[in-house]
Amino acid sequence: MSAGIHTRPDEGRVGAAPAGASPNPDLIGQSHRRSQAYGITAQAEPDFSSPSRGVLNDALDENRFLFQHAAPVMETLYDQIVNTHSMVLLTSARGMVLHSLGDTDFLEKASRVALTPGMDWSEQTKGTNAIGTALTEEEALTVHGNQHYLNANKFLTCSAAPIFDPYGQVIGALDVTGDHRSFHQHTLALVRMSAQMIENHMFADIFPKAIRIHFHTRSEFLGTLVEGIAVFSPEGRFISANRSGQFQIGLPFAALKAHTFSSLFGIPISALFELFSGAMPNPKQLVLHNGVSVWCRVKVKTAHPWSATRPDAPQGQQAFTAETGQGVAAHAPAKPPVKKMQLSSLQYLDTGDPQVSSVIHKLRMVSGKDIPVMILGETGTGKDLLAQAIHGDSDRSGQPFVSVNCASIPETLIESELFGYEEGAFTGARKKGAIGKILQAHGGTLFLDEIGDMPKHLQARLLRVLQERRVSPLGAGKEVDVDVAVVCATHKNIKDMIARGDFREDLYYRLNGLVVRLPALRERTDFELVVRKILKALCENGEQIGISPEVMNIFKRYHWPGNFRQLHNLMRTAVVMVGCQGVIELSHLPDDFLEELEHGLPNPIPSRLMGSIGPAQPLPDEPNTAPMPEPAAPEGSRLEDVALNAMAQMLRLHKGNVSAAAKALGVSRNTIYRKKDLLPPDVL
Ligand SMILES: Nc1ncnc2c1ncn2[C@@H]1O[C@H](COP(=O)(O)OP(=O)(O)OP(=O)(O)O)[C@@H](O)[C@H]1O
Repeated sequence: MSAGIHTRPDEGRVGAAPAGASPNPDLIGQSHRRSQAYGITAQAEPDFSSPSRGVLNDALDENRFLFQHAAPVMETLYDQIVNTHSMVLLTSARGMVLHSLGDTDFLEKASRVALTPGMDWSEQTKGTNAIGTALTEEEALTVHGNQHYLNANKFLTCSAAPIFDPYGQVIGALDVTGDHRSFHQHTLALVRMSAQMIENHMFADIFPKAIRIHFHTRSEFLGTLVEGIAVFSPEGRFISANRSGQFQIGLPFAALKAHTFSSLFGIPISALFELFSGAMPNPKQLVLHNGVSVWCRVKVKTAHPWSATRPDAPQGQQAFTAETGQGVAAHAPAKPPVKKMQLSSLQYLDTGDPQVSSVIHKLRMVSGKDIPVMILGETGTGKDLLAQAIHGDSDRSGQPFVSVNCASIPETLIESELFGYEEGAFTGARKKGAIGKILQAHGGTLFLDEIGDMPKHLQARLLRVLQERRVSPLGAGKEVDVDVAVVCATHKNIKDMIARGDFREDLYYRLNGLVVRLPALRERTDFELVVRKILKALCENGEQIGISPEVMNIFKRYHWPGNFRQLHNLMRTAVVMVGCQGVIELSHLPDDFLEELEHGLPNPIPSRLMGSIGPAQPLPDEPNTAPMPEPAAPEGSRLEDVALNAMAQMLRLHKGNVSAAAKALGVSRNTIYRKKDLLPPDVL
């Protein structure tokens, strides 16, 4: 520490630093040399003059974010060291004390002021001391006894750790200072952990639209102080990582800035949505770029666009989250009723594709006739949304719509989930029993999603319920009448399953009153209108966002394996990237999508589009049903050329600066370097 605290007469001899006092003895030597160079003399009288209130207030204002997050941690830290005649101090990055807690009794009256807010403990003014030296070296350390530069401070023992903000900058220091006789070798570890805790709290509070991944090589360390945290933008660009995160990834902050989620965690960021879907997803294992396997949890702030993409996302809660430890998901009240979306009416879904129109026509014909509906279609084609629309347009719409995803419930739980159970029905059963999903849907609609994943032994039980319209909860010994409309969906070929003996034929015929198939997105003739509708829905806060003809053309030719879900997610990201006003261009699309484009798509891209990024196509007030003018398309053009052309343009615009061009395009620099040989020589 500094500011010069007088050595007490009986403290003339202070021992050398005890073992473990400082991690690196060289640091002290270097700091002494710096102190000398600052012109400080060891015998200098301490300076107790405090700055004006205005200066302190300005510093507090400037460090409000740090203070807010540090104050509660300081309380906890102080609880641990209480009765050790020590104090806990928080300083700014310049070493000014912002806040202090603790017992100053161990100090003489005059010295106490040195530990009050406003005092300066920077190395430049006070020579070697834990706060000033930790801030200079950006390393946690203890300065003990006569390791202090000023004689006046040699009766102290101080342990300090720098605090880094989520952008990797040192914004302050946390320090425990006490009488040198109270030295405890664990103090430094405590201070270091507390600083880390402050940093983690700051992480949790910042980056409103970011995706936060929490990871550790051992799953039991998730949710603890030592977990790694890394933050990425919705399109996968690295934003920040805490110190444990940097350590586990094996790269310092500065190097991480050039990375993306996929370059570090090996999968595209869009794949996270699938990986962590469900109400309370378990930690999943991913392999880092350095081959280290880590357990991960993911959090997205409520404001994140993905949180609203899932129809089952409870309003105001995180749809794509697994709070570390016992977080929101674990404490969430029983799932609130499904939010009825604007999209969930049959009329809204009828956007002109003849296959879809025919499906909707048939569904209207059977509405209210107690005919079970089976929806077939690839993943993400809107089966769930259609089921909601069937319910929403039926005379049961005022009653519950209960969705059960047979693929996401563990086989052992599916029986109790569906049929419910009585108190004490099995080990682990809740005290008062639980009402099953079938009974929850009483009066309304039961949507059995992924029915192909229903375990065989439960198929018979489900069949009985559907035939007899009665349920018997586990352990109840009695049956309860139930009235539900049944809609089910699958992307599997149930007939094949029946042939293999994996699905009961009698259940199939009970469920397939009306079978409808939703076309894949790539097959739809109303693709462009659908894109514009989604865009309009995404701009519900009044953003004026259009889509460039080039992007629309690429979209039309892409094969969309994830169908609507993929399109929706991609457009949400693009809308976020564009901001409040503008046009979605190639550069607004996520890295992994662009990289996929680089590998070429089956359909040719008109060469006219390769020459320039086309003029903005503003979003019309009402969906524009007129097809976009199709430019003449010479055969043989490849999508890769579009990407190359965009790279060349950006490089020209940025005068050959690869980093700037990569940033503008939303791709990594390596993506451009990999194409170096294919780019015109004048651009690089
Ligand atoms: N016609 C549509 N217009 C706009 N968005 C749609 C449409 N259909 C589906 N979506 C959106 O696409 C996403 C996936 O839809 P949904 O969950 O209904 O698909 P699914 O076929 O049930 O998928 P899975 O088989 O994987 O369960 C949702 O975000 C939904 O809002």
